[in-house]
Amino acid sequence: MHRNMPTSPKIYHGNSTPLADAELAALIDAHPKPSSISEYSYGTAGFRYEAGLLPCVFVRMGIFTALRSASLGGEEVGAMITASHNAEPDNGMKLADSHGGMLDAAWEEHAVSLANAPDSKHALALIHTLSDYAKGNHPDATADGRLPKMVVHIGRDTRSHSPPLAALVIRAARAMGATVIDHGEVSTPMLHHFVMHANGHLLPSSIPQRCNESGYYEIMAMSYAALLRTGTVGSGGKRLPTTSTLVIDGACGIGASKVDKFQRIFAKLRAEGCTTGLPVLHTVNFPGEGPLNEECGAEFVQKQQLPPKLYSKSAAGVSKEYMTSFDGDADRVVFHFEDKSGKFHLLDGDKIAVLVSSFIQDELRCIDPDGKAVKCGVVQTAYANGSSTLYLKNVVKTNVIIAKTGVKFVHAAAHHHFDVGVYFEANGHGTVLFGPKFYDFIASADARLRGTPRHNRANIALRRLRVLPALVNQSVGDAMSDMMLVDAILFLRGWDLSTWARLYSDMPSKQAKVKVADRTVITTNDNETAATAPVALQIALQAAMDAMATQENADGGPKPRCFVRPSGTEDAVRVYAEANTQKGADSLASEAMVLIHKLCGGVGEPPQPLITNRL
Ligand SMILES: CC(=O)N[C@H]1[C@@H](OP(=O)(O)O)O[C@H](CO)[C@@H](O)[C@@H]1O
Ligand SMILES: [Mg+2]
Repeated sequence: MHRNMPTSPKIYHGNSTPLADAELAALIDAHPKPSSISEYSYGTAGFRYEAGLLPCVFVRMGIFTALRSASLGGEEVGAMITASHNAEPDNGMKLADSHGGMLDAAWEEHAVSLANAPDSKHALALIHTLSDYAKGNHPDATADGRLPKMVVHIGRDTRSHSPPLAALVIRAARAMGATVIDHGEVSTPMLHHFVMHANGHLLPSSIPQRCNESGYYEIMAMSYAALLRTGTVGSGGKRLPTTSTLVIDGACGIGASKVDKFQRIFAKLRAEGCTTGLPVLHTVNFPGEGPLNEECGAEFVQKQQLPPKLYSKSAAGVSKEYMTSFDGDADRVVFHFEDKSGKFHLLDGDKIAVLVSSFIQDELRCIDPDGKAVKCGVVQTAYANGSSTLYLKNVVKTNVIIAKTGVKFVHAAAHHHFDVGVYFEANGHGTVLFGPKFYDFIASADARLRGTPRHNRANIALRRLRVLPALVNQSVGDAMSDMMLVDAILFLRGWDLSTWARLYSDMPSKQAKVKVADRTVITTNDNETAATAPVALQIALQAAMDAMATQENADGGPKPRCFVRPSGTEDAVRVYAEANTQKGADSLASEAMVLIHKLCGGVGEPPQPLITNRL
């Protein structure tokens, strides 16, 4: 099939007679819990382990997703098979609830219990409890004692072990009687989008319901083109030469194959005369051209603060003025460029949050100058650069909340606290959530502005704001959608990456990882800015931060900061440090690594001091 053609999902109907307990037990027992696993954990973003350790979880999660769908009276749910930014040998599963977002917290606990049931007997007991709950919740559908309708969407990334793992999920969900819609290779946000759109009654009415791959592209491309078209007044509809070609590093993963499909759609738009602002997309680092996520992609670029390696032949001589990197499952995006002197500049999730939130606020103010009708705000995590938080509070003048690391926390906070909630993790995962008050605001502005000249500024703002919920993935962060949003804002502002980068300067920072025997010995406070155990660790970290503050003596500037936390996706303890100089950040991070190694059961030799060599 042509590389640019969208694919159609395969539908597997559930077993007409769901498996009896004995057969279900046999299916579970055929995939026992490996002896090296004491307890599977759901982590920051689902189950994530070396692929060989996962069949046990995947069979049980096939059963679990069917039960989750049943408990919601047949609303459709999803399972994405991916280990995102992790190395190729790892895999994992992210579960999508029927609204397309993260799995409900109580059901996350049920998922963990089922994954860890010591044997099929205990697993079956849990399965019975959950099916009784589902039947009890929807008595109408179960007059014959069966579970209500169940539908499970699945998708997978490009890892070689993803198809056999997907097959296990399909088999187990069908064994429960669920219909499985297998979308094949898709990005994580696409799978979440399909689930959100499959449950049309949960979708905001302004977003057209499209639950397949071509519908996903169509919605995004049309709203992107509509947003670009509003630029004919401000910037005269011309792109800056420095942003005419956008080079996309797909991390040698699924995002490269998917974003490349926009070539076809853009060609169609051009043929229809919709040319305003459309850039040329040049995708590099396709699956198979290099190792997944290795020395390329958003995780590498953001954590190492280095440009990606370009594996593709087509990358020879490519311009590095306007570049973006996705991660392995295309739910993160960061931008970067090389300036005239060859220096590398990173525009991370914090910079995206600043760009997007200030754009939306400016547009809202064109209609509502007091800025009172809709409450806007940004959710960040402890990893947000201190300069970005100051800029958001002091210059953008928006509300800022610091939540725990992980989409489930930042998404929930954005949803809960704001009518327009922008959330971005520094690593580039983020989106903008629009609540009911935003839609009411748009409806009343629409009524008020009807009949006013099309080029009236408030009218332009209305047209811009109206397309955002369709362009911006409402279920999770989406590299493709965020890339188009950022590109459109840059176009409308008449900016390139250097203008955007100059909004504020990041505090120099350093991130690192330390291996310990058991990373759960480290616990943290609510927003993860301080360790609560081991107690001696936080005392020593504080002393190191105080000493650095005295040494740097930066009057009135942000104070050096350092925190550590166990990763929820990798077997390591993460270290973050920022200071007023790179040397200071490196030294603080190095000190924290040595402390972790000493106080928390470090594995191997004590870590060596870190030295950042900038390009
Ligand atoms: C410092 C960092 O980037 N942490 C990432 C990473 O989680 P950890 O728990 O830190 O491994 O992966 C998560 C899933 O992609 C993402 O939500 C989070 O922000
Ligand atoms: Mg990811």
